[in-house]
Amino acid sequence: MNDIDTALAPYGWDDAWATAFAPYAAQGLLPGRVVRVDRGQCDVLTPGGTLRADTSFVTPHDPLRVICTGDWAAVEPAGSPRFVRDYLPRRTAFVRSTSSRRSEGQILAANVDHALIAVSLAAELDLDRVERFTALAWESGAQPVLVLTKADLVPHPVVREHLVQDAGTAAPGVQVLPVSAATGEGVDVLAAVVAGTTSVLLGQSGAGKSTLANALLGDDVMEVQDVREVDGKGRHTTTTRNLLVLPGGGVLIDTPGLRGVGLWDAGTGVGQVFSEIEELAGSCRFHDCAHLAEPGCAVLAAVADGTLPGRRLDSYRKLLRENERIVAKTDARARAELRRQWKLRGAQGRAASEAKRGRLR
Ligand SMILES: Nc1nc2c(ncn2[C@@H]2O[C@H](COP(=O)(O)OP(=O)(O)OP(=O)(O)O)[C@@H](O)[C@H]2O)c(=O)[nH]1
Ligand SMILES: [Zn+2]
Repeated sequence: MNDIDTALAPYGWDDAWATAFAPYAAQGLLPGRVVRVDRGQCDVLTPGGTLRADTSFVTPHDPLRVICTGDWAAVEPAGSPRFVRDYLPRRTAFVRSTSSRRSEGQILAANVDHALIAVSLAAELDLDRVERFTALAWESGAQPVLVLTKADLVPHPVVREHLVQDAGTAAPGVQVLPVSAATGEGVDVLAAVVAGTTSVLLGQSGAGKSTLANALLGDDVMEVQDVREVDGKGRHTTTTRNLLVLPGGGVLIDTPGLRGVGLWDAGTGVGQVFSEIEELAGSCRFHDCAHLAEPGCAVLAAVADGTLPGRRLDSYRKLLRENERIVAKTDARARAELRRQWKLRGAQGRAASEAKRGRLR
């Protein structure tokens, strides 16, 4: 490792990033991690400190390709303004639908390794919410981690183990960690998971995300310093919470808008959250089985014999439908396809769908 690699390692830089950056290094450009982007400029963490750079070259028309927090930028070594020339291909990306009528999606964070989904144990476990956030996390490419917060409120080990297992069934393949910021219990386990990586915090308001962030950051909170050069008249410093460096290495991205991220084209992610259903579907008689009322449907059979909770199938359908709606809002082709499918389903008739609904309740 050279000096640059060593200096950037705490921000998530690794050999693969260094290799990808080599052509830019050959041009004399500096690598740096984007802390935030605003008004045509961005703050970039470089080995020499935080720089302010112009984003004109990395603000294409496609909103999903605009540079964002978490990107690894190639920055000019000098200049006024200095420009970000490019950024490295993303490993993962969090995208959400915009609230505008022309919903196009908005890029929220790039190169996230872990999505920490905070779910409070202060209230009844909301499995629908667990599934929704887990789908989003998978879709981004990040590894979801389910953090059951406020574990001090469920001191009984048997009860707690029950809740951990329940949460686990809603998110197959996801680590479930009970954590209490109040007592510190489980914080070390979580800290070990996120060390050296890039994480985001997702979850409902009040789930305990800020408290968790503070627990991970410890006493020596290293807030990222934005250094602004104001017409050469000197500079003033402000702090931002967009990208926080963890004491043990690694960063926490906590941008406004990411926390309550909406479901956006989480098609693949939904499949992963409901992997047991997709697996069962492999045994349905028809390869395009919709698990509504088809003969030889392995999914409906599993619901009937109690191996698959009806709630899971309902939830699966709900998320798939919601996702279809979001996709259809933007993509005319998808919309045409949906119409075609609706026509096909029309042939099956409303009666069949009523029957299935009665059956699943
Ligand atoms: N008992 C207990 N309470 C906690 C714990 N962590 C957080 N809380 C409480 O839960 C409430 C919400 O915590 P926050 O960290 O503000 O939640 P948040 O998810 O950041 O909320 P938003 O900022 O609205 O998204 C606060 O009153 C905290 O004191 C914990 O480990 N145990
Ligand atoms: Zn089926």
